[in-house]
Amino acid sequence: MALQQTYRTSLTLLTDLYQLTMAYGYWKQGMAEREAVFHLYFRKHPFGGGYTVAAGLEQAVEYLQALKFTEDDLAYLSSLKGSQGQPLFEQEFIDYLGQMEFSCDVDAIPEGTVVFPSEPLVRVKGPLLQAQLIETPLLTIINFQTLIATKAARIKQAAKGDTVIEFGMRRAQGIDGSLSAARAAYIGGVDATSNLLAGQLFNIPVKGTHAHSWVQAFDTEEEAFEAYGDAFPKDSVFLVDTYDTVEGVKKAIAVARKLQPKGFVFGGIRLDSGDLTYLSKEARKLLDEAGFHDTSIVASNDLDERLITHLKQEGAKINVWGIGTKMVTAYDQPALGGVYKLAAIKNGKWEYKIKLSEQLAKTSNPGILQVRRYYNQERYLADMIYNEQEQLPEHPQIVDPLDSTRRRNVEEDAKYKDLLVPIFRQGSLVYTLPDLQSIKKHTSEEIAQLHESIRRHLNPHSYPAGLESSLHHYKMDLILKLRETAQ
Ligand SMILES: Nc1ncnc2c1ncn2[C@@H]1O[C@H](COP(=O)(O)OP(=O)(O)OP(=O)(O)O)[C@@H](O)[C@H]1O
Ligand SMILES: O=P(O)(O)OC[C@H]1O[C@H](OP(=O)(O)OP(=O)(O)O)[C@H](O)[C@@H]1O
Ligand SMILES: O=C(O)c1cccnc1
Repeated sequence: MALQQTYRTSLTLLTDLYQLTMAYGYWKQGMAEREAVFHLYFRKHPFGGGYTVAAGLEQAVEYLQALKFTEDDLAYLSSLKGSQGQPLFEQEFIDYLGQMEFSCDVDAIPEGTVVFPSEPLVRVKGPLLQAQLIETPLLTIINFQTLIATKAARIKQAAKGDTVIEFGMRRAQGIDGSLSAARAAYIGGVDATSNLLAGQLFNIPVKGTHAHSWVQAFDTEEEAFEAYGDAFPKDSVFLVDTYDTVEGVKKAIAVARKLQPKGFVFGGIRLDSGDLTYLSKEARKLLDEAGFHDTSIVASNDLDERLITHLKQEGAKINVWGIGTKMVTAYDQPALGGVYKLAAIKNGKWEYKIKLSEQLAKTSNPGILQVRRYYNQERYLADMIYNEQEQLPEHPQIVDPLDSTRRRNVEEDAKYKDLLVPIFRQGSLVYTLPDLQSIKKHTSEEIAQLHESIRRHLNPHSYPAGLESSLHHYKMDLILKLRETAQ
């Protein structure tokens, strides 16, 4: 199918078949419109880190705003057959879907906010059929962008204020992989992308150098540099490693000198192979000796936060980092593993639900949950997940989800804010989506609120985030009850 068709069609069927078979079942049982609550959350920080950056809400909002079964969608669903060749869904159900209007309440943590395991990033409350149907697309969107925003934040942190450019499109997981990654990487802290469509769609600054093929297309490196310098006298970065890096730097300098009288500004050189520490030091020496103190040294070649940290420790003279594969594919952890779990259903009154697991850490949390973040003037102190429906004690206690004997009293004078904010009310958007620049700024302000022991990459401390103690007790009682009845 043509790309345009794939990407411009309705995305309502961008969900798993089982969401539709459950929807049909609920409809047949008369349960389709029973009110339910689901939470989207993850269980473990990616990359062994101490924090995660929420991202993807804007695309989730766009998806939900457009949630409507088109004539084509309905025709496709009508065409689906069961194993005996019988229609999978009856026509009356297809008609029901045809007139369905999204009517859920959605609350979410704004993009760029630092988040912790078990905290609902998104809370959906509404008709069971609808709230269930949107599980998979919400996870697709939020899991990936949150993962990449977190990776990018780590890379930007390792670069310690240097410019970072995202170069990953060619190695990304497909077309949307490249676009979503460019957006999320920008939220995480990257300064620019080489991906023009991402630049156009999301208003991200675009930047780039040139490829080896440019140099190969000329008889000599000098000719290649001169031609590029002619075309871009104010914005040239020469890739110097096509044949011999140190010789390449010398030739780049010679060309820059030659072009200088014509107003040429020597923007930079790029290193893309070899020992980047040694070569950047050599290059810096040569550039400085020639008086090009402001000329940047760009490096690329399978870099990530670990290599950047290592190269900096070695004293590499690199001040711009081009990062592709390892960032946009989240190479060392290619999925976040966020989940979407039913937490409450209305049967006259609210009934709270959990999904049991052998591991306590994997058992979901019951209730209609909110996240309260406590902070003082210096930093974030602790997060507390609590049931919004229940009265909070005057002095709430936070229970460590992995060790319930560890409890934390909230400081008397700590300020607090609730992280989940209203996004949709009865299907109508009530949230003003911030622009991407504001989200990016929010990310860096958020990370700055974390103690450095939580920010560090090697064996970070755990930020205190847990359940409010009465919610913890309720959960434990529910687990015991369910274990008894399951026997
Ligand atoms: N000083 C360094 N210390 C550790 N790793 C480095 C250093 N300099 C470069 N690297 C990394 O080592 C890896 C191998 O780089 P190298 O250029 O030697 O091989 P390559 O990428 O296979 O070469 P080419 O790009 O020419 O095919 C890359 O990930 C690069 O970023
Ligand atoms: O290494 P990454 O972090 O993935 O960054 C992107 C890579 O893409 C380019 O290489 P490629 O070999 O595709 O083309 P080139 O000829 O321009 O080097 C570029 O030179 C980088 O090395
Ligand atoms: O502009 C660049 O230097 C660039 C763009 C994409 C991939 N690698 C490098």
